[in-house]
Amino acid sequence: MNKKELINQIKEKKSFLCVGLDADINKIPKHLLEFEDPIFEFNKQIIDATKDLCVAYKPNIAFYEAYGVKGWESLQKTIDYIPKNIFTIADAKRGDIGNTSKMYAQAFFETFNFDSITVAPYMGEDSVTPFLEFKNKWVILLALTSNKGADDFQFFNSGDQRLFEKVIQKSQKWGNDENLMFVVGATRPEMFSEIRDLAPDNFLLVPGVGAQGGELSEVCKYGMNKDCGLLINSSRGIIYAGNDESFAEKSRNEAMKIQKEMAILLEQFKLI
Ligand SMILES: O=C(O)c1cc(=O)[nH]c(=O)n1[C@@H]1O[C@H](COP(=O)(O)O)[C@@H](O)[C@H]1O
Repeated sequence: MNKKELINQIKEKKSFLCVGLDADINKIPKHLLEFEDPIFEFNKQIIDATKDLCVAYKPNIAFYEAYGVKGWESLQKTIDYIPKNIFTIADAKRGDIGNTSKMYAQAFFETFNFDSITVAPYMGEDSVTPFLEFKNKWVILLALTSNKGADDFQFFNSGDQRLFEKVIQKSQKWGNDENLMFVVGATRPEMFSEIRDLAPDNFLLVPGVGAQGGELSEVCKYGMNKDCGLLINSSRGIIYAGNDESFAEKSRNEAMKIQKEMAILLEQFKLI
């Protein structure tokens, strides 16, 4: 999917919500365990209940890898089930020496046909660029993450720039706003204006609203750009809103609450 198609979808649906498919067999409603593939059945019902309210789905690959071959099968069925006009993110946080990154890219962009993948920048240019060579596919590079451990390295300053700033600035020489996004956690909304100075046109994937406590309106205040420029992810807050036979309806209600707030914000910022 290209940037224009993503922006059009945001305007049409009045939403920039990404639903995180972090499906955990121990957390899904018990009645689903009778299905042959409970994880896929769970995702299928969540997708059916939310597909008109969100513009992206982000399966977190750890939740599939954990179950071995069966997990990969659930992932394949899930990605095949997601409507083709919805942006897909393989949250895999990969990155390795060039020839290995190329194989990761092939796995997620060709074998699974994801639109994008999250990539860790630690190994530098030759670990990231193999992902950028695929047409209409996106790298979502970790910049400033939502977790407490972000303080350990990401704020390290060896001169005039902190590490996350260096990542954002330097990587824009490798990619552009048509194939490169950044992960910025919702838990530090005050950082968004500085990040926008460095990446005015790139989309930002923003996890950390909902279960991790980030505030949507605060993120938008500092982080929105002329195209909206944000994909706000919520995983547990939406998919585990209910735990009985009406779980999908409860997920829908949660997604709708966020989408309605997003529609108001898009209007306030004169984007629709
Ligand atoms: O890359 C990510 O998606 C990510 C980056 C980050 O800084 N923080 C973060 O929480 N995530 C992911 O975003 C999702 C957040 O899930 P919830 O806290 O349940 O909404 C999980 O899949 C995390 O792995």
